Amino acid sequence: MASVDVSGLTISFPLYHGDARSLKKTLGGALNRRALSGRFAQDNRQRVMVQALTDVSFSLCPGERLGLVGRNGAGKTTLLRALAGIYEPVKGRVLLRGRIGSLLDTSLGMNPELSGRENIRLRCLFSGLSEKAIAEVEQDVESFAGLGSFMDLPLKTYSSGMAVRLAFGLATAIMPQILIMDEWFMAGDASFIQRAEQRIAGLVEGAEILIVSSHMPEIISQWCTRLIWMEQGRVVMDGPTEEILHAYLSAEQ
Ligand SMILES: Nc1ncnc2c1ncn2[C@@H]1O[C@H](COP(=O)(O)OP(=O)(O)OP(=O)(O)O)[C@@H](O)[C@H]1O
Repeated sequence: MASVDVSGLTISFPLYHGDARSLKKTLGGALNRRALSGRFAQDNRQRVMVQALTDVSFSLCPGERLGLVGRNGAGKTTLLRALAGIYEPVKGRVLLRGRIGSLLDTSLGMNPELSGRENIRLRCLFSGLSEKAIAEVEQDVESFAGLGSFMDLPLKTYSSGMAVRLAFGLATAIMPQILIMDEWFMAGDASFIQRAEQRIAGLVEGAEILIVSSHMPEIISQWCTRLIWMEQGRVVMDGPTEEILHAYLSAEQ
């Protein structure tokens, strides 16, 4: 049974700069004192650090579909990346049980020198699938992505839309138990969105847990049963979709 358990998660990034003191001065000039003391700090190596997430905690059970909302820079992408295992916590703990599928970055886990077909095979082998299952996934992704002869050309020759179609098709072909997704995977031309939505609908029913970050209220309302509203790397509110969405949109006005 899949589960997600995040406890006291804190992540910060060093802001590399030739002269940390002048960067601090610049930041000090650009931001008010409260923002500076809240989000930026200097570590013991004199590096200026940006606190991307501070003390974030929540748990998810099977059937939960969590949406993350918040203004630009609130920490949504950092949280998704920490859940996908891309970022290590500075403090706290991230524990995921179940097969994870992440739609965060089209190039994640893909080799640009290999063709679409080879990338599919590689991912399937990595996931431990049998030859029969690999052939099924290959056929499924090929028909979903509709790349024609580009399936056999290196990924580096793909347009960004083609790369999204392949990454989306592949990530949704091997049914994950926990699906982690950035909203921009739902962007694209109208026919792609329609087909992507159908595929996600099947996946969301099959996947036990969905976590999606979005600025689009319609996606949030459609897909999520629960929302976390984040600001400045912290959880502001956590609860049922309609209640949190209403509070968030009212605060935005
Ligand atoms: N690799 C990085 N290096 C330095 N700072 C980073 C890095 N990634 C994120 N940050 C900082 O962490 C904070 C949170 O960023 P994050 O991208 O998680 O926000 P977000 O809510 O996803 O924003 P958006 O809605 O604009 O995508 C921001 O202040 C950002 O500048």
